[in-house]
Amino acid sequence: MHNLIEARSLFKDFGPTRALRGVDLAVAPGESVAIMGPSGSGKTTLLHCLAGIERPGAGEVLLRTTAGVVEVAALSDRRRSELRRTTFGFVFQQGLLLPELTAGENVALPLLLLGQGRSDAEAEALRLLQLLGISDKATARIGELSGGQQQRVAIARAQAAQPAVVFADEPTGALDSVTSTEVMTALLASTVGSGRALIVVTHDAGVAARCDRTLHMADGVIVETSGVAERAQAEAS
Ligand SMILES: Nc1ncnc2c1ncn2[C@@H]1O[C@H](COP(=O)(O)OP(=O)(O)OP(=O)(O)O)[C@@H](O)[C@H]1O
Repeated sequence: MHNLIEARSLFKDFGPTRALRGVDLAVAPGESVAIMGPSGSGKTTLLHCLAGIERPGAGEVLLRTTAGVVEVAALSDRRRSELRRTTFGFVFQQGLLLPELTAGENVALPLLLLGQGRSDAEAEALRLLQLLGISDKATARIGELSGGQQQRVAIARAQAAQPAVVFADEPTGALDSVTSTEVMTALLASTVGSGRALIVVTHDAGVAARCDRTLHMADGVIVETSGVAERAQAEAS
């Protein structure tokens, strides 16, 4: 398998609701993929199945790791939560940052949970905040930061464990358009810029246009893929 992560024929039901009806998807290292589609079309469910948060009802999620290819859905709950700490990074619409901690402490936390020493974790957190252009806010509490600054902290935190794949669900959903562009630039630079794969669920066509490919979902399936041909055309001309 050349890809980093692949979904093969994913199905997922919630009671009588069929959220996914046979989704195939493959993402390479250093590639960014946007998932768009109307509300209820299955975007978040797909993201959750890829990230091992939900188990699909049928189908496979294959992940290439240093130890070989693993089938995410077949792993135990414990192994899946380990993957989420070590191999996947997450950015949500609201950063889900801990308000009682500073920006630096929020970014250092995943490293402390992985057993890294405090001074190393703090130094790495500061480096990541620097990369995202907000090291001057390292000692500020989350409530003292703007929405855009909070998302940069969330992006820094998502990179802390050096994940292979970063999943972002509406990462710019709460931001104005200028801040959204800046945050997307930071997100792309810190993920695909370092060889990571980025999978972004978004309603914002401007955000999707920054990704290598956009998958359009409707009623639990991918109905169209855009971006690849346009990009090839632009490169050829
Ligand atoms: N935990 C759940 N329990 C029951 N139904 C669910 C659950 N999660 C999702 N669904 C249903 O599955 C379908 C797909 O939901 P999903 O959240 O994946 O859509 P979405 O495309 O991400 O929507 P939105 O853009 O509104 O976030 C919807 O009909 C939704 O109501």
